[in-house]
Amino acid sequence: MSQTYGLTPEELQELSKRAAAAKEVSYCPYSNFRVGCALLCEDGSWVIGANIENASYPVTICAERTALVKAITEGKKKFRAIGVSTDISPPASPCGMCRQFIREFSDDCVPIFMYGKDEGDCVVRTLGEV
Ligand SMILES: O=c1ccn([C@H]2C[C@H](O)[C@@H](CO)O2)c(=O)[nH]1
Ligand SMILES: [Zn+2]
Repeated sequence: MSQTYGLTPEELQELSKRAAAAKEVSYCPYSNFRVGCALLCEDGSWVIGANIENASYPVTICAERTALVKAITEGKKKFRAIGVSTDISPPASPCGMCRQFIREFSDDCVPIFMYGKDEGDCVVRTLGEV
């Protein structure tokens, strides 16, 4: 990965590890598509989220919004980086609703690290680019 967006090697490793681990708590019996999200908050703390589906499919909440709602209700409203992990290659990017939700709390420069099924399968784009 060429661009690190100011994250240390330890933070980069932690971001991918936590985003991948978050997939374990995904609730996705309808799509079987696991998504995990990890947020590196401005204060250096971490928050994770996963997609939580519903029998009424539009009621489903994406991993990114799960993580953001958790963070914001813990008083964390600024983020240094967002990691999103799926089991596909190339990695998937956040949907339009999630991009809009992220934009409320981050500027266009926040980096989104997208991880796919293989080790080292990573694409990074700023919110403004995805
Ligand atoms: O940005 C996105 C897009 C989709 N999903 C989830 C919702 C649903 O559970 C599954 C398939 O769309 O992926 C996310 O978690 N994040
Ligand atoms: Zn989404």
